[in-house]
Amino acid sequence: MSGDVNPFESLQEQIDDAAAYVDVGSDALERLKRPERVLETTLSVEMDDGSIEVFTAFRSQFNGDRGPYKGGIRYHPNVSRDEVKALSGWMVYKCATVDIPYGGGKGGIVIDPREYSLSELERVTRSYANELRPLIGPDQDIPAPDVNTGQREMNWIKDTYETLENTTAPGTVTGKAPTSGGSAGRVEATGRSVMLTAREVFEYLGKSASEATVAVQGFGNAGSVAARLIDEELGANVVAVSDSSGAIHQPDGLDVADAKDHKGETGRLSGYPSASEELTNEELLTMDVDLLIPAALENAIDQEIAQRVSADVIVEAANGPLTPDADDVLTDRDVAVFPDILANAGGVTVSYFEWVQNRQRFYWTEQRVNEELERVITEAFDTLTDTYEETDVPNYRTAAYVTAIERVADAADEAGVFP
Ligand SMILES: NC(=O)C1=CN([C@@H]2O[C@H](COP(=O)(O)OP(=O)(O)OC[C@H]3O[C@@H](n4cnc5c(N)ncnc54)[C@H](OP(=O)(O)O)[C@@H]3O)[C@@H](O)[C@H]2O)C=CC1
Ligand SMILES: O=C(O)CCC(=O)C(=O)O
Repeated sequence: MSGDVNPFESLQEQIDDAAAYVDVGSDALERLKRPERVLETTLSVEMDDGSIEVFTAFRSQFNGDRGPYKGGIRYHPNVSRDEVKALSGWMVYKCATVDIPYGGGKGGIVIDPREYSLSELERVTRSYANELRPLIGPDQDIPAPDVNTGQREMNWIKDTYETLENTTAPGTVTGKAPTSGGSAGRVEATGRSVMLTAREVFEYLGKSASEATVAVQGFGNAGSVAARLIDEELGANVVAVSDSSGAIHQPDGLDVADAKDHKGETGRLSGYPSASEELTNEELLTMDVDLLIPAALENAIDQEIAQRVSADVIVEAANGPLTPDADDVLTDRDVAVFPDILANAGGVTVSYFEWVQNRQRFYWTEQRVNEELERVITEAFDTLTDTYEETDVPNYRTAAYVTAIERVADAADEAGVFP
């Protein structure tokens, strides 16, 4: 894994790669490569022992030409200004790829949540929500979960916002618990769109999903659900999964639900008794499987690892898991990479459904959510493969960016942003 590749530069390179195929002037394009604004703030929070600890936190609002800024909030020690800028940009092009009416944003706090108590995390989150309050709202900027955040943190943000504003505004944040205005199906949505993308990819490439072997790096919200649904709904053989403790391998196929129970009980995949062996994350990424799903963090596959990837197909569940150099290597090696801005877009798509339900105060069944999600992802997949076939682009990522950039540029143009 390459920690020294700047994800914001990776995003800009991805946009530049597509620019040659898009009818947008270079000055207009330059605007689409930078965030509109970035909040950097210091949270001073009381710890359980009465001491005060300070945390750096960010929110980047990248582009609002297609609608309110939208995107998750990450709690991780490696959160940085450039990471948040990159993640907010990927949100812009993701929302455009699946054609939902949002711009892109992303936030984060530099924190390892495992080192803090529940009450400390609540105070950190409420302090962050206090700083976000002037920026967010159902028509301004709508946060959601990302790495190490979930329903609990979203409920705290909603409550803080509503208390300060003296209102009820559940559409200020998505990914809430259903009892606090969350949508059925949101927890599973990211993994579900990864599964749907994998299903479409197998069909498109004329491969059999039920005979495929699969390895998944990262076993959180995105990875564990993707692994389970690919096992249960596509009948594929998930032979390896990993988390930060390492990878577990079972050539006959893992019982994904059982592995998840083990992680729930022990906090780690390592030590899972039904695995035939334990591997490193790097060994998982270079395993000879039909489908590889990176579902952890950005830069997981760099140029050097890309040369040793043995999978035929990669479906990106994580945001930015390949460095641009790795992308080039995999394109040259004919490994079919289906990009994050399509494959993991289920999360933000069901967040959009949650926001619609919050605004209407009328809630959908899980079946309706899943059916609408399937429609959105399959239509976006078809648009992506049509663009790939009709243009001279080198890979599926560039095809996705061509359509997404055109959509964002059209909205900006129609609004008169470009003179
Ligand atoms: N949540 C969502 O709705 C969406 C998430 N994403 C993206 O999906 C990715 C994962 O997010 P999400 O699942 O929500 O996050 P979670 O916090 O739920 O899970 C992250 C997982 O990645 C693992 N991990 C972290 N570092 C490493 C490493 N170096 N090697 C192997 N595994 C590692 C973690 O291990 P451990 O359990 O040991 O900590 C954990 O299993 C991110 O890129 C995120 O931006 C994209 C769209 C929506
Ligand atoms: O659900 C959302 O609004 C955003 C999820 C997210 O952060 C992402 O897609 O990377």
